[in-house]
Amino acid sequence: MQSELITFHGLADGQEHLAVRLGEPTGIPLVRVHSECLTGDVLGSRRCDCGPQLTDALAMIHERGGYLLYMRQEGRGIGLYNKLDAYQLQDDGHDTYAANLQLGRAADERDYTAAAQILHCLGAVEIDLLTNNPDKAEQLRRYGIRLRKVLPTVAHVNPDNYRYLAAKATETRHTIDLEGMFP
Ligand SMILES: Nc1nc2c(ncn2[C@@H]2O[C@H](COP(=O)(O)OP(=O)(O)OP(=O)(O)O)[C@@H](O)[C@H]2O)c(=O)[nH]1
Ligand SMILES: [Zn+2]
Repeated sequence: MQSELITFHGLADGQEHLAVRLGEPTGIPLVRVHSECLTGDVLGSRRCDCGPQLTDALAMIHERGGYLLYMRQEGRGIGLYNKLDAYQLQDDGHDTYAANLQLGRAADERDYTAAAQILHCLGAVEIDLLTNNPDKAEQLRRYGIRLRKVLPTVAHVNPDNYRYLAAKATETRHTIDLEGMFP
């Protein structure tokens, strides 16, 4: 797979976010803004579907030409250790957002200023965005990125991530259709 890894200085949040160019982005690039998930992306955890989503996105972007932005926003911005504490609370019955609140954090602390800065830097100011998350799309628009299309990513549902995906659909309006899936 032909690719280029691109690094940045001076991003708003000072994090080491990475852009991966895949294929030849001629015309309007396909973009995925992927939030770091060590447990899903690296360890293959079935509590979420980040790993398969990442694999899907890499393949789609490579075919079409575009960028994967790998954002260091582990745990929706609360960090890895806090996410693991939140998992503990979820095992005791809290949903994925309520567990954050229980820890004294916001349900989702991600700000996409740095992602927008990266896209401006790459000259990708009009994009097709792969996401089910309306907040991600709205924030990027607010920060000056034109979204020609917002394309849903396939949700990889299993019995272990069903509650997590259901909470995303009902509480934060993610476009995930769980009709007829594990009740
Ligand atoms: N705090 C917390 N973070 C989680 C949990 N499960 C996954 N994450 C993090 O959530 C981020 C992925 O965000 P999601 O809300 O699943 O999906 P999204 O990026 O908003 O939406 P898509 O673009 O459609 O994938 C990653 O940083 C994961 O580490 C959880 O139960 N608690
Ligand atoms: Zn994950």
